[in-house]
Parts: sequence; structure tokens; C-alpha cells
Amino acid sequence: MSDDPSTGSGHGTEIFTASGIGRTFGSGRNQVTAVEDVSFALVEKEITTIVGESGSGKSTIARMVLGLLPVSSGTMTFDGKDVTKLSTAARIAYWRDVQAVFQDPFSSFNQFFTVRRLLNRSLRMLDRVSAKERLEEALGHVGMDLSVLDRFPHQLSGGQRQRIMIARALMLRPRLLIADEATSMLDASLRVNILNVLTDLRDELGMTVLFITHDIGQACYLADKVLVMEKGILVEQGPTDDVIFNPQHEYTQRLLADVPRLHESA
Ligand SMILES: Nc1ncnc2c1ncn2[C@@H]1O[C@H](COP(=O)(O)OP(=O)(O)OP(=O)(O)O)[C@@H](O)[C@H]1O
Repeated sequence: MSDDPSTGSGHGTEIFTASGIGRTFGSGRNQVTAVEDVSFALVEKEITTIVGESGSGKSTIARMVLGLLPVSSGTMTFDGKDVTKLSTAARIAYWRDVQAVFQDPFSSFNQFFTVRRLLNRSLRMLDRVSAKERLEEALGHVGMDLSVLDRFPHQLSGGQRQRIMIARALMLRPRLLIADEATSMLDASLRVNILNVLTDLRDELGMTVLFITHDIGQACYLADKVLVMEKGILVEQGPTDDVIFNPQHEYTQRLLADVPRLHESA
């Protein structure tokens, strides 16, 4: 089942495909297979979520899709073109179409820089005329305005930081947005807020989203399609309703059974 990248609604254009992708780390006795023989397709204007417990290989897939990590096996295409092994120049071009928001987004940034300075690198990829317009528009999509530019990271809540990072990705108007545990720092109501931002981006801009989470509750709230990862293997994939109401794999059934418990502890 997991070998068939066409699994799903069957409508719409496949913007991205992965065929039999795998990734190992280390060698010999220390070799770890993080992802093994995973195949899926992302359909334009759909939200696909990858769900699985910690260590199941979700982030490794996100990093391979983004071209940050070479695959050990398999092939990937974007817009029908092979993106399995990109040169540095081709990867930079690819990042105009494919942007990502990762968990703990501000940890790598200098705390003494304003938001404006943090966003400067992305702004430089745009010409000066469109930069301000794009910035304002991107901040608008996440419910913020230009006044946030003069703030420092410590003056912002986790939720505001996360929204700024989404805006940063949106400035380039990517066709595919990868959000890896993008709601991890948020409390329950802000989390729903960000999930709604992502659905708005799909509905209003026709954006394709790959959302990565360990929480099957969030996955089902948001997704058109769900991919379930267990220990590096894609054990189940399909339209969200099929996965929720008719889960085929024991692991998916277990994740679903845990949902009330997760929400009680949230
Ligand atoms: N650079 C690396 N070197 C060695 N092992 C790695 C590396 N990156 C990931 N792994 C291993 O690959 C497996 C999958 O990790 P990955 O981060 O993709 O899982 P995940 O599902 O995203 O987990 P989490 O939800 O905790 O982020 C884990 O066993 C992890 O230890």
C-alpha cells in the first residue's frame, strides 16, 4: 500500500513525488535506518500531514524533501523534474518554490537583532519594490503588521515568533510550505490559530502544505491526506477520513486511541 504514490483522492496535480526514498546514518554496527523505502505524492493545494512518534523519521523526510539532506536511496520530483540531487545553484532556485518552518525557530538567531534584521536575508531575495509589499502581505496572512519589525525576539511570545517564521517563508510565495512541528511552542488556542492560518493559505493562495507532527489529533484536524510513519516505515497513507474512520494499521489505531489522552494532558 505504501508503495503506491498515487494513493489518495486521485484528483489534482502531483506537485511533489517521492519514490522509495530512504536515509541511513552512520555505518557498520552504528548504522541507523532513519527512513526506509518511503513513497508518497503531494497534491497541489492540499495539506498532507506526516504523523508518527518521536524518532519515526518525520524530520528526516522533511529535510530530504527540502534538499537539506541527501537521500541514501530513491528519487524525488518537483513539478515533474528530478530534485533528488541538486547542485547548490539549483537548490537555491528550488527554495523559491519550497520553503520550510521548523520547530524552535528562533534558537539559531541572535537575540539582539530586531525582527527586521532577522527577515533581511529573505528580503534580499526579493527586489526592493516588492519586498515591503510582500512583507506586509505575508505578515497580514498570519495576523500581524509591520510594527512587529522593530521588536526583539525576547519581546515576542512563542506564538508570535512562530507566526513571524511562517511569514518569513511566505514572503517568497512558495508553492510548497513544509511546517515541521510548527505549532510545538504554542498553547492550545494559538495552536488552533496556526492550523487555521495553514488552511487559509491552502484555501486562499492555493498553497500546498506538508505538515509534520507527532499529534494525530492535529494531523486529522488539518489534513486532506495523512501519512503515518512508524520506525522509518510508512505504514499507512490515505485521505484523512479513511485514516480516522477506517485505520488499517495497528500502529495508526494505537495513535488514534491515544488522542483523548493527549488532549487531556494538553
Ligand atoms: N544526523 C543524524 N545522525 C544519526 N542519526 C540520526 C540523525 N538524524 C536523525 N537520526 C536518527 O534517525 C531516526 C529518525 O529521526 P527523525 O528526527 O527523522 O525522527 P522524528 O520522527 O522527526 O522525531 P522527532 O519527532 O523527535 O523530531 C532517529 O532514530 C534518529 O536518532
